[in-house]
Amino acid sequence: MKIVADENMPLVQELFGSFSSVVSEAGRKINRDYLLDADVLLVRSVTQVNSGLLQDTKVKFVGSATIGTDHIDQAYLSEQGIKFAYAPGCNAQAVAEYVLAAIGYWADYAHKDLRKCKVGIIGAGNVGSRVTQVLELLGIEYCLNDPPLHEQGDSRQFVSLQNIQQCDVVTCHVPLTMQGQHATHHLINQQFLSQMPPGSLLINSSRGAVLDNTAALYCKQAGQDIDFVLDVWENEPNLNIELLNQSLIATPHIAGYSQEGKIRGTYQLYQAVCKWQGIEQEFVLKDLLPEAPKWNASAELRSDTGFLHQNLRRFYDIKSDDQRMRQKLAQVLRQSGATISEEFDNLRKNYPQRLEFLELM
Ligand SMILES: NC(=O)c1ccc[n+]([C@@H]2O[C@H](COP(=O)([O-])OP(=O)(O)OC[C@H]3O[C@@H](n4cnc5c(N)ncnc54)[C@H](O)[C@@H]3O)[C@@H](O)[C@H]2O)c1
Ligand SMILES: O=C(O)[C@H](O)[C@H](O)COP(=O)(O)O
Repeated sequence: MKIVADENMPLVQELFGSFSSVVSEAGRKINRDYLLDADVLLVRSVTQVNSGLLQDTKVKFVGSATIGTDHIDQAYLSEQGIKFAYAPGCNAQAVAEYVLAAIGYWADYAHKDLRKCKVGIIGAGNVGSRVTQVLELLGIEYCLNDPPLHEQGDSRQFVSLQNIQQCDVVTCHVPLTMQGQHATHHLINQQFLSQMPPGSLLINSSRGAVLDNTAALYCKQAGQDIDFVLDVWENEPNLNIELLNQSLIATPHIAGYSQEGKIRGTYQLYQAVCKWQGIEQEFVLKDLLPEAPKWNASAELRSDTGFLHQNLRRFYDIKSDDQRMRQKLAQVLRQSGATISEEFDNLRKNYPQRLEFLELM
């Protein structure tokens, strides 16, 4: 069997090497020529998987080691009888910890008492639910918006988008969808932003186009008092530098980039390929995950969320991710050579090791 895999997936050789030959390549460079004699394609989110990529290749299995699947033409795969697997929930914990770090930084910067703040969560799936666990741990109030889950009979209490607009912090955890009653493309638009209260915070770590980036920039340029924490950008990797300059925190799509999250992503595909091929699994997930010290956040912080950012920096300093991105992209703008897009990808490829630090149930 021949597997072609994105080079940013850890442990591919270790997990798949005993029953397959593995060729790794940069996700954006994987093209049809690489796949002509490949049986399996393993991608992350930067490879668009569609008929243009797969037509007349041997590929019979596509796996994406990610939560988001908007880069995959699943209708085409199913039409062609190509098996598809992805990695739901693999990096949900990392994103929840990113959101916590963002809120902690903002509270410190804008002098907010988090015990008096309410967080509005849009999308209550794997990531949104993990965010609720983190907020409960710290005793921070929140509300949820998720019309699809509400319609499916989820028993949690949901509120309208208008209610979410009124929160001190809004954080988005929806997939990017272009069609249907609950399409999320530009779900956060000019109208939504204009209703947010002064001094509020909007976090987008879902997909860039869930937030209308032009509207966000307009609202900052018009002097509206909203802070933005942006991990994902419209037209990634070619993001709008003016919007970056107007953001409180800007990061290069790394909210889910914990070591554990990436390893779980590869492992979930290993399980799926083994099942598809009837191969007995040789590896157990817990033997592959790093041992990381956990933070007893509940005891340390529940009583005083004012020090959240200062305490949390020991485990994850979101501002260092922001500074690295600003410095690298500023260098690109000063000198010719690499482009913004290339540097955005380099920041992601060379992202420093980050370990998960919260113990959640
Ligand atoms: N920045 C990152 O590194 C990173 C990491 C992981 C996931 N993500 C993104 O986050 C998204 C969410 O991840 P997840 O694991 O929670 O997915 P999930 O599928 O478990 O949950 C998504 C939830 O959004 C809800 N939803 C869909 N349309 C909605 C709408 N219009 N309004 C409100 N809710 C809506 C769904 O009903 C679902 O419950 C992913 O699709 C991915 O694009 C980004
Ligand atoms: O959907 C996901 O799981 C995340 O957005 C993931 O972190 C994307 O990472 P990438 O595929 O771009 O390496």
